[in-house]
Amino acid sequence: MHQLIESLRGRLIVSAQAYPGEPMRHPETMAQIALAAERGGAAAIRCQGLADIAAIKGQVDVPVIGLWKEGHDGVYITPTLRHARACIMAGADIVAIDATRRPRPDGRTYAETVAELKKDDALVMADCGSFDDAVMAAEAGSDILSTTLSGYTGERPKSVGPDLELLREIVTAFPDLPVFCEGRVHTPEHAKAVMDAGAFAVVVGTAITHPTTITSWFADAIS
Ligand SMILES: CC(=O)N[C@H](C=O)[C@@H](O)[C@H](O)[C@H](O)COP(=O)(O)O
Repeated sequence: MHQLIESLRGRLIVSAQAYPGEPMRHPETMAQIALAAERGGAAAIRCQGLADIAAIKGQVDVPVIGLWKEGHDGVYITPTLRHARACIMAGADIVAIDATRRPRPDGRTYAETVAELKKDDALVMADCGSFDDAVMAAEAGSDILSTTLSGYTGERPKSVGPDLELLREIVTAFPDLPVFCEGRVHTPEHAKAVMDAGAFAVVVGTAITHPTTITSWFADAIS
Protein backbone atom coordinates (compact mmCIF):
# COMPACT_ATOMS: atom_id res chain seq x y z
CA MET A 1 0.00 0.00 0.00
CA HIS A 2 1.20 3.50 -0.76
CA GLN A 3 2.86 5.07 2.28
CA LEU A 4 0.64 8.15 2.15
CA ILE A 5 -2.50 6.03 2.33
CA GLU A 6 -0.98 3.82 5.03
CA SER A 7 -0.53 6.99 7.13
CA LEU A 8 -4.32 7.33 7.23
CA ARG A 9 -5.03 3.90 8.73
CA GLY A 10 -7.37 4.19 11.71
CA ARG A 11 -7.43 7.97 11.50
CA LEU A 12 -9.85 10.86 11.19
CA ILE A 13 -9.98 12.86 7.96
CA VAL A 14 -11.75 16.23 7.99
CA SER A 15 -13.63 17.56 4.98
CA ALA A 16 -13.62 21.36 4.79
CA GLN A 17 -16.06 22.68 2.23
CA ALA A 18 -18.25 25.75 1.88
CA TYR A 19 -20.98 25.81 -0.72
CA PRO A 20 -21.69 28.47 -3.37
CA GLY A 21 -23.04 31.68 -1.84
CA GLU A 22 -22.15 30.73 1.73
CA PRO A 23 -20.40 33.16 4.09
CA MET A 24 -17.32 30.96 4.56
CA ARG A 25 -16.77 30.31 0.85
CA HIS A 26 -13.26 31.70 0.62
CA PRO A 27 -10.01 29.76 0.17
CA GLU A 28 -8.27 31.57 3.04
CA THR A 29 -11.17 30.79 5.36
CA MET A 30 -11.12 27.13 4.37
CA ALA A 31 -7.35 27.05 4.89
CA GLN A 32 -7.83 28.40 8.42
CA ILE A 33 -10.49 25.78 9.11
CA ALA A 34 -8.18 23.08 7.72
CA LEU A 35 -5.31 24.21 9.92
CA ALA A 36 -7.58 24.22 12.96
CA ALA A 37 -8.70 20.68 12.09
CA GLU A 38 -5.11 19.56 11.68
CA ARG A 39 -4.33 20.89 15.15
CA GLY A 40 -7.25 18.88 16.49
CA GLY A 41 -5.91 15.64 15.09
CA ALA A 42 -7.05 15.38 11.48
CA ALA A 43 -4.72 13.05 9.58
CA ALA A 44 -5.74 14.53 6.22
CA ILE A 45 -7.95 17.25 4.82
CA ARG A 46 -10.52 16.73 2.10
CA CYS A 47 -11.46 19.86 0.19
CA GLN A 48 -13.19 21.17 -2.88
CA GLY A 49 -12.11 23.47 -5.69
CA LEU A 50 -8.74 24.38 -7.10
CA ALA A 51 -8.32 27.58 -5.07
CA ASP A 52 -9.16 25.80 -1.81
CA ILE A 53 -6.83 22.89 -2.60
CA ALA A 54 -3.94 25.28 -3.24
CA ALA A 55 -4.65 27.45 -0.20
CA ILE A 56 -5.02 24.46 2.13
CA LYS A 57 -1.95 22.74 0.73
CA GLY A 58 -0.07 25.92 1.58
CA GLN A 59 -1.21 25.77 5.23
CA VAL A 60 -1.23 22.16 6.41
CA ASP A 61 1.41 19.46 6.61
CA VAL A 62 -1.02 16.54 6.39
CA PRO A 63 -2.09 15.09 3.01
CA VAL A 64 -4.82 16.81 1.04
CA ILE A 65 -7.60 14.93 -0.72
CA GLY A 66 -8.81 17.21 -3.48
CA LEU A 67 -11.96 17.24 -5.54
CA TRP A 68 -13.67 19.67 -7.86
CA LYS A 69 -17.45 19.87 -7.80
CA GLU A 70 -19.22 21.11 -10.89
CA GLY A 71 -23.02 21.14 -11.07
CA HIS A 72 -25.53 19.55 -8.71
CA ASP A 73 -27.16 16.72 -10.63
CA GLY A 74 -25.70 13.49 -11.88
CA VAL A 75 -21.93 13.24 -11.78
CA TYR A 76 -20.64 16.39 -10.07
CA ILE A 77 -17.69 15.33 -7.90
CA THR A 78 -14.62 15.69 -10.13
CA PRO A 79 -16.75 14.72 -13.12
CA THR A 80 -14.07 14.46 -15.81
CA LEU A 81 -10.43 13.55 -16.32
CA ARG A 82 -9.70 17.25 -16.88
CA HIS A 83 -11.12 18.13 -13.45
CA ALA A 84 -9.11 15.34 -11.82
CA ARG A 85 -5.84 16.39 -13.41
CA ALA A 86 -6.46 20.00 -12.39
CA CYS A 87 -6.95 18.93 -8.75
CA ILE A 88 -3.59 17.18 -8.82
CA MET A 89 -1.94 20.19 -10.47
CA ALA A 90 -3.41 22.37 -7.70
CA GLY A 91 -1.64 20.23 -5.11
CA ALA A 92 -3.96 17.37 -4.18
CA ASP A 93 -2.08 14.32 -2.88
CA ILE A 94 -5.13 12.16 -3.56
CA VAL A 95 -7.90 12.99 -6.00
CA ALA A 96 -11.48 12.05 -5.07
CA ILE A 97 -13.75 11.36 -8.01
CA ASP A 98 -17.32 10.26 -8.58
CA ALA A 99 -17.17 6.49 -8.82
CA THR A 100 -20.73 5.76 -9.81
CA ARG A 101 -21.74 3.86 -12.93
CA ARG A 102 -23.59 6.89 -14.31
CA PRO A 103 -22.62 8.54 -17.62
CA ARG A 104 -19.88 11.13 -17.24
CA PRO A 105 -19.81 14.50 -19.01
CA ASP A 106 -16.61 13.77 -20.97
CA GLY A 107 -17.88 10.41 -22.20
CA ARG A 108 -15.14 8.43 -20.44
CA THR A 109 -16.04 5.60 -18.13
CA TYR A 110 -14.78 5.67 -14.55
CA ALA A 111 -12.30 2.91 -15.44
CA GLU A 112 -10.95 4.88 -18.40
CA THR A 113 -10.56 7.94 -16.19
CA VAL A 114 -8.63 6.00 -13.55
CA ALA A 115 -6.45 4.34 -16.20
CA GLU A 116 -5.39 7.76 -17.49
CA LEU A 117 -4.70 9.07 -13.97
CA LYS A 118 -2.65 5.97 -13.16
CA LYS A 119 -0.27 6.78 -16.02
CA ASP A 120 0.81 9.71 -13.84
CA ASP A 121 0.82 7.59 -10.64
CA ALA A 122 -2.06 9.59 -9.16
CA LEU A 123 -3.81 8.24 -6.05
CA VAL A 124 -7.55 7.91 -6.58
CA MET A 125 -10.31 7.88 -3.96
CA ALA A 126 -13.51 6.38 -5.35
CA ASP A 127 -16.65 8.16 -4.12
CA CYS A 128 -19.21 5.34 -4.36
CA GLY A 129 -22.97 5.37 -3.92
CA SER A 130 -23.61 1.64 -3.73
CA PHE A 131 -22.01 -1.77 -3.49
CA ASP A 132 -22.12 -2.17 -7.28
CA ASP A 133 -20.25 1.12 -7.60
CA ALA A 134 -17.59 -0.20 -5.22
CA VAL A 135 -17.18 -3.40 -7.27
CA MET A 136 -16.76 -1.33 -10.42
CA ALA A 137 -14.34 1.05 -8.69
CA ALA A 138 -12.23 -1.77 -7.26
CA GLU A 139 -11.99 -3.45 -10.66
CA ALA A 140 -10.92 -0.11 -12.16
CA GLY A 141 -7.90 0.01 -9.88
CA SER A 142 -8.97 2.65 -7.36
CA ASP A 143 -6.60 3.15 -4.44
CA ILE A 144 -9.38 3.89 -1.91
CA LEU A 145 -13.08 2.98 -1.83
CA SER A 146 -15.46 5.29 0.00
CA THR A 147 -19.16 5.40 0.90
CA THR A 148 -19.28 9.14 0.11
CA LEU A 149 -22.25 9.09 -2.26
CA SER A 150 -24.48 6.64 -0.40
CA GLY A 151 -27.92 8.20 -0.10
CA TYR A 152 -27.28 10.71 -2.87
CA THR A 153 -27.57 8.67 -6.09
CA GLY A 154 -30.91 6.91 -5.69
CA GLU A 155 -29.37 3.48 -5.16
CA ARG A 156 -29.26 3.58 -1.35
CA PRO A 157 -31.66 5.12 1.14
CA LYS A 158 -30.28 8.13 2.98
CA SER A 159 -29.45 6.57 6.33
CA VAL A 160 -29.66 8.52 9.55
CA GLY A 161 -25.97 8.68 10.31
CA PRO A 162 -23.34 6.82 8.27
CA ASP A 163 -24.31 3.93 5.98
CA LEU A 164 -22.80 1.18 8.14
CA GLU A 165 -24.55 -1.53 6.15
CA LEU A 166 -22.88 -0.50 2.90
CA LEU A 167 -19.57 -0.01 4.68
CA ARG A 168 -19.67 -3.56 6.05
CA GLU A 169 -20.55 -5.01 2.64
CA ILE A 170 -17.63 -3.25 0.96
CA VAL A 171 -15.15 -4.08 3.74
CA THR A 172 -16.15 -7.76 3.58
CA ALA A 173 -15.86 -7.94 -0.20
CA PHE A 174 -12.57 -6.04 -0.42
CA PRO A 175 -10.49 -6.88 2.65
CA ASP A 176 -7.27 -5.78 0.95
CA LEU A 177 -8.44 -2.32 -0.11
CA PRO A 178 -8.68 0.69 2.19
CA VAL A 179 -12.36 1.51 2.66
CA PHE A 180 -13.25 4.96 3.99
CA CYS A 181 -16.60 5.80 5.52
CA GLU A 182 -17.80 9.27 4.55
CA GLY A 183 -21.21 10.86 4.73
CA ARG A 184 -23.40 11.76 7.71
CA VAL A 185 -20.82 10.88 10.36
CA HIS A 186 -22.23 13.42 12.79
CA THR A 187 -20.96 12.41 16.22
CA PRO A 188 -17.84 10.92 17.82
CA GLU A 189 -19.98 7.83 18.52
CA HIS A 190 -20.71 7.51 14.80
CA ALA A 191 -16.99 7.75 14.08
CA LYS A 192 -16.24 5.00 16.60
CA ALA A 193 -18.99 2.78 15.15
CA VAL A 194 -17.56 3.29 11.67
CA MET A 195 -14.10 2.18 12.77
CA ASP A 196 -15.56 -0.79 14.67
CA ALA A 197 -17.34 -1.79 11.43
CA GLY A 198 -13.98 -2.09 9.72
CA ALA A 199 -13.40 1.26 8.03
CA PHE A 200 -9.78 2.06 7.21
CA ALA A 201 -10.45 5.73 7.98
CA VAL A 202 -13.41 7.98 8.68
CA VAL A 203 -14.19 11.27 6.94
CA VAL A 204 -16.19 13.93 8.78
CA GLY A 205 -17.34 17.12 7.09
CA THR A 206 -20.49 18.92 8.19
CA ALA A 207 -20.27 18.08 11.89
CA ILE A 208 -16.83 19.70 12.18
CA THR A 209 -16.63 22.34 9.46
CA HIS A 210 -20.14 23.55 8.59
CA PRO A 211 -21.32 25.94 11.33
CA THR A 212 -24.58 26.86 9.62
CA THR A 213 -25.78 23.25 9.70
CA ILE A 214 -24.46 22.63 13.20
CA THR A 215 -26.25 25.76 14.43
CA SER A 216 -29.49 24.57 12.84
CA TRP A 217 -29.23 21.27 14.74
CA PHE A 218 -29.21 23.18 18.03
CA ALA A 219 -31.82 25.73 16.94
CA ASP A 220 -34.17 22.97 15.78
CA ALA A 221 -33.70 21.06 19.03
CA ILE A 222 -35.14 23.91 21.08
CA SER A 223 -37.81 25.14 18.69
C1 LIG B 1 -22.75 13.99 -1.31
C2 LIG B 1 -21.67 15.04 -1.43
O1 LIG B 1 -21.70 15.84 -2.32
N1 LIG B 1 -20.70 14.99 -0.48
C3 LIG B 1 -19.64 15.95 -0.48
C4 LIG B 1 -18.39 15.32 -0.83
O2 LIG B 1 -17.32 15.85 -0.87
C5 LIG B 1 -19.63 16.86 0.73
O3 LIG B 1 -20.66 17.80 0.51
C6 LIG B 1 -19.81 16.25 2.11
O4 LIG B 1 -19.81 17.28 3.05
C7 LIG B 1 -18.72 15.27 2.49
O5 LIG B 1 -18.90 14.07 1.76
C8 LIG B 1 -18.67 14.89 3.98
O6 LIG B 1 -19.90 14.38 4.39
P1 LIG B 1 -20.65 15.00 5.65
O7 LIG B 1 -20.70 16.47 5.44
O8 LIG B 1 -22.01 14.35 5.64
O9 LIG B 1 -19.82 14.62 6.87
